[in-house]
Amino acid sequence: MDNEAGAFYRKLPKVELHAHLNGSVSVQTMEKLISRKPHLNIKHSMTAIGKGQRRTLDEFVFLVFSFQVATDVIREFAADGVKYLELRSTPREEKNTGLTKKSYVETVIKAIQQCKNEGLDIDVRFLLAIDRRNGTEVAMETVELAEEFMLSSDGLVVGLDLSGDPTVGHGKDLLPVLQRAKNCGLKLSLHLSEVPSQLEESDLLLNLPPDRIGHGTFLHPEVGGSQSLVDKVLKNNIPLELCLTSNVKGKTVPSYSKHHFKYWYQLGHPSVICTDDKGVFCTDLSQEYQLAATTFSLSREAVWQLSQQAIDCIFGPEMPLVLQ
Ligand SMILES: CC(C)=CCNc1ncnc2c1ncn2[C@@H]1O[C@H](COP(=O)(O)O)[C@@H](O)[C@H]1O
Ligand SMILES: [Zn+2]
Repeated sequence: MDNEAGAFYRKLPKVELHAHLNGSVSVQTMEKLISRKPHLNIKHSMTAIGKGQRRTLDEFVFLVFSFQVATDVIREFAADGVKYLELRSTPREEKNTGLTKKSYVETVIKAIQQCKNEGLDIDVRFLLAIDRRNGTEVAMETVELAEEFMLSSDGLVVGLDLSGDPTVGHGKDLLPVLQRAKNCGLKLSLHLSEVPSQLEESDLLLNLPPDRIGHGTFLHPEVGGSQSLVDKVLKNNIPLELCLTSNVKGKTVPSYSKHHFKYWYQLGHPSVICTDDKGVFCTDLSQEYQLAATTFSLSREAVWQLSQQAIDCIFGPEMPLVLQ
């Protein structure tokens, strides 16, 4: 990667809208925790570290050190030239330590505030994540928690994410929960058609409609989706969060050049480049922009426009956020 180009992408002011907190933890942060907390034997509780291999922080360690982890992740995004960041994370609890879902959310909020107080040049918001593996009841609890924090977090909690193993559960069971969230003013970003053969689920969820779509890999007809799904996305002008490396390494798209970014970008549809899990996939947002540019022959002017247009897709309040 040549240095002049690398510097351009790093300096490019960027907006990150799709970042799972746990999956964004870098190897550096893990190593820091390992060296500072040798008694925890963190190494043994991790799955294989390596390029593209699954590598997330052990749940317990993640929970206990969530403040440190969240501040590190935010600092790394800021150092990469991200000016506005929406982090998402699944509220979790640990009965033995007395950590509750509420205190977990409070911890992430404190980390965001701490970074603000340090004067970091990054505006951070938070989406609470519904893990589809956990069923409807837990999803409803998450919505209630999000509602509560939307009103009490000074605008930091702005919405909900639906994620988790896409092959587990059916979106139709979550419709009433998501509808309720929408009615109370929470913004919705839903992982949609991340894997093939989810036409019915995607169709149902698109009727809400969500405010943004994560991945949407299999929405269009060329890959087994349908024109009517595409039309719904276009009619409602729902932005897509597109994560190139995540999809290539996760093997849902065969190569960078076959990524559906091309399809949506050519339609002139709002397409936002994101990282998904920068730690797991060993990437950062600068690199993702550079990959998009080199793969799809985007001029620097086009890259600049791409990052500017992402501002229109943020869930935070409208603000004079001009990237410069
Ligand atoms: C193979 C792979 C990682 C694919 C990336 N695509 C994903 N699809 C659906 N949910 C995801 C994905 N990446 C992360 N997540 C969700 O984010 C969680 C980690 O962040 P957190 O614990 O919510 O703070 C995971 O447990 C999972 O629920
Ligand atoms: Zn994701």
